[in-house]
Order: sequence, then structure tokens, then C-alpha cells
Amino acid sequence: MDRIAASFARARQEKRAAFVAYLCAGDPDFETSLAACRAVIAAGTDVLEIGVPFSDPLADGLTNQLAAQRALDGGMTAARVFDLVRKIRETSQVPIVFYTYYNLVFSNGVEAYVRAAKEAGVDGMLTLDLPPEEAADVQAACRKHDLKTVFIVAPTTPASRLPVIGAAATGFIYYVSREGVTGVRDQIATNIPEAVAAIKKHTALPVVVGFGISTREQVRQVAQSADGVVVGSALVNVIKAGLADRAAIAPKLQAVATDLVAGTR
Ligand SMILES: O=P(O)(O)OC[C@@H](O)[C@@H](O)c1c[nH]c2ccccc12
Repeated sequence: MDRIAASFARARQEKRAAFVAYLCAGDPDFETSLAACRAVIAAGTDVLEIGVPFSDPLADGLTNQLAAQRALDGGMTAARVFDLVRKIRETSQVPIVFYTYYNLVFSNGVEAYVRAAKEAGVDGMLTLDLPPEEAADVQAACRKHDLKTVFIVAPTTPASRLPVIGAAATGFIYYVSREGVTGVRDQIATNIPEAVAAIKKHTALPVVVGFGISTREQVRQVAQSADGVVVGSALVNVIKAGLADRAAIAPKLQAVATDLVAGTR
């Protein structure tokens, strides 16, 4: 069983949702980012989403956009993202899913990029601006190198496309619970159980839910119907708040993530 499937199977066996943490690779520098990834893993993260910093992150809200800019300003490159994964793999077998943009995959050669990701220890990819209908080259490369291809369902996704997404996705499906871009919100969507149920009619894969989730209570609420709960900006904000004292970021992040993970237990 692959690492992603094993992680969701373990959560299911323990009658809980998986906790999915998002951080941007290299935010704000390589060593701090590595410590941050290790901190959320130590907090109990079941699946780690690693954002590949990009200059035009159109799907990201301001928090994640600023994180990508900090990473790029800190010298992060595509090659250094693979180095970060290799360093994480020295001490953890947590499933790692790249959150990237097609330009980054295409510009390096799709096959070469996917092979390098697999060799570094990546388990799956979500190419954020690539719908299944246009993902044949990425899907073929991921099948060849045994990487999962995650796809997104949004509140605006027509029901007619759910079978297409359900057939194309491997690893898990990501339901972004709100229209627009990522970012913390006071209220989370109220129709999540119905949306997850509609997706599950077209797939046996785990369905994770994210967007705007930032408190243990919100995690608990979403965990009632989702196989995994995703938190990104609330974690990235800890890094943003800690830039003046970078050594203190990892312990603070581990405390915040531990509290959020408790919502899935
Ligand atoms: O930041 P939030 O509101 O907690 O949402 C998770 C999100 O950051 C993460 O899953 C993600 C990062 N970049 C994305 C782009 C599209 C969809 C999702 C994402």
C-alpha cells in the first residue's frame, strides 16, 4: 500500500479524519522551512502538502502568495524544493503531495520533473491550474513513476464534471469548500457534508476538505464528514508572525498544529 493510502487507512481505522497540513517550501528560508515541516509532522500531520513557490500563484490567497514570495526571496529553487523533500525523508515517511503550477512542471520537462519528484520522495502532485481534461501528460508521467495525481472539486464545479474528476484522480480528491482563493475565514461553508457525499458518488478515494479552516472547532466540524481536513494559511501565518525570531517558529508551529490536529481526534 502506498504512503498516501496507508495514511488514510490508518486514520479510518482509528475512526478519525486525517490532518493535512500545507506549508510553502522554503518559507522563509530553507532551514526554517525544514524545521517547520518537521514541526507539523511531529504535531501529528497525516499528509503534508508542500507548495512549490511560484511567481504567479493565482489560486492562492494573500497569505500563501506572500509565503511564496518569501521563499523565492530566500533563494528557493525547483531543485532546492527536491532537496527539502530529501531532508524531510531522512526522518519521516509522512506522505508528501506537491502543490504546484503547471508552468513549473512543464518548464523542466514533465517527465523529468515527475521523475525527480519521485526520486526525492514525493508521493503525489496537485497541479493547481491543470484540470483533468488537460492533464494527460502529467497523468502519464505520474502513472509511469507511481505518483498520485490529486484533483480539486470546487463549489462551482458542475455535477456533470464529478465523474470526470472521480475517474482521473488518484490518491485523494480535494474539495475546496469555498469559492475564491485560500485564506482564513471566520465562518466555514455549511454545505460540506452534502458536497462530500456528492463527490463520493463518483469515487472510492478519500475526500479532503480545506479553505478557511483555522481553529480546532472548525477542524472538528469538517472532520464529521471529510476523510481529511486541510489547514494552510493558519499555519503559514505562524511563520509570517515569527519572521523576526525564526528559531522560535518551529516550536510555535508545533503547538498550533497540535491544537488543530486534536480536532480530528
Ligand atoms: O489556506 P487555507 O484557507 O487553510 O486553505 C488550504 C490551502 O492553503 C492549501 O490547501 C493550498 C495552498 N495552495 C492552494 C491552491 C489551491 C487550493 C488549495 C491550496
